[in-house]
Amino acid sequence: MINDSLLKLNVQLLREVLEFKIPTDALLSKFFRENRKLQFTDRGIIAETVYTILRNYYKLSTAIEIKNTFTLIAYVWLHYLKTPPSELSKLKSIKLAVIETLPRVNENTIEFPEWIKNRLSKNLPEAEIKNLSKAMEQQAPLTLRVNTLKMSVSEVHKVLNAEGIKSELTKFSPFGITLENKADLMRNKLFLDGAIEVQDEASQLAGILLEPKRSEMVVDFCAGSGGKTLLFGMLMKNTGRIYAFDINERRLGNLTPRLARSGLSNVYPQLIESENDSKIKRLHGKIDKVFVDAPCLGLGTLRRNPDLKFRYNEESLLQINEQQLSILSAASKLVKSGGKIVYATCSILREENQDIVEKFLAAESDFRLIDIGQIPVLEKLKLTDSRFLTLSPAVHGTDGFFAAVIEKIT
Ligand SMILES: C[S@@+](CC[C@H](N)C(=O)[O-])C[C@H]1O[C@@H](n2cnc3c(N)ncnc32)[C@H](O)[C@@H]1O
Repeated sequence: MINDSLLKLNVQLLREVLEFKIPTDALLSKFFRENRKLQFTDRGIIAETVYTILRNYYKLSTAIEIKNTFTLIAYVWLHYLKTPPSELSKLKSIKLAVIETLPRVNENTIEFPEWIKNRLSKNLPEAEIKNLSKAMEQQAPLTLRVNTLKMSVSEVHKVLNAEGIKSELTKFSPFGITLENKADLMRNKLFLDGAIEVQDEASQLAGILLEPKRSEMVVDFCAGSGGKTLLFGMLMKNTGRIYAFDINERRLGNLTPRLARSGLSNVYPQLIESENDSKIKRLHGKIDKVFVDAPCLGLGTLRRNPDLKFRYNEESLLQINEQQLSILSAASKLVKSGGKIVYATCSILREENQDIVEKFLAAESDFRLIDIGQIPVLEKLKLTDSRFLTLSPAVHGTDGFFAAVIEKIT
């Protein structure tokens, strides 16, 4: 419920968020742990306020000084969360009359910092940048991937419906289901039985690009918590072998319970020190398919993590570009002749995507880019350039995502 103490708590959190030292989702979890007594609805108001401010930061700056956090929050409560003025007038820490006389925001403001806007404008017309910015201001839907080794998509859809969880099948992915509203599924039987996993449709589509087959040897080079590893395991019908590499022990550790739920027994997680870890050498030239879900600035996920655009700069881009190329080169040593690599990121910057693939190909004459226009599932996407999978919230309603398929010729 809106009152002065909720406003003060919200201000306290917002000030920390706006330092951009710690990811907002981590700060929010910590804040709620420290304020256990906060009611569910109050938590909702606090989270929505913070995310609304991050998503509309530049717009809000056209009407208010962001550092005036009390005024800013009251303004957001009035105009975005649609709190009735009669409720706001009860607050002692703000003057409603002042909030009401503040100008309205300029709705056409682009919600990217200058350096991102400049980078994007090298390859995109202004109208497309505006559409992208608008699309990134929306909340991302919650999308599930059905584990078809356990249940069919239509069976899961029916169960969700019967439970009153409204959902629809994804437009492009053959095993995706999008929920109409957010729902906590962590204790749902479908989830506990491994019949569903949370995974954005863009990730599902990028995973499909690898086309892993029964009995193949596959490496998921940057497996993280294994979102795509699990998808590959399912596509391979729990046959063959998938090595899931990552340098982050905690993330790779999260794969263990997911594997147990999925019922897969063809996955071998392997913690590595770096992309050049000597443990990997024994697999050189032996792998059919390698997926490189490279670390990136994550700007394709701004709907979920709007703070990312404030936490990075040109320098971060240059650093990540070095890592991306180094990881792709190391991963390429694993594939055998005729084998495939998929290089993917959840970024919308050409510098992390096409440019990395092109630099790699310029240095490695044994590899070539494969056209992806013929992959049946992807035909519906109507890609403008069939050499690259480029997904956008503005066009496809998915996270922003990039992927390219590279083949080892000899
Ligand atoms: C985009 S995330 C992967 C997400 C995961 N594939 C999924 O689908 O859920 C990138 C991952 O790369 C890992 N990473 C960073 N540097 C790496 C390296 N040199 N070698 C292997 N993995 C690395 C990070 O720890 C992170 O988990």
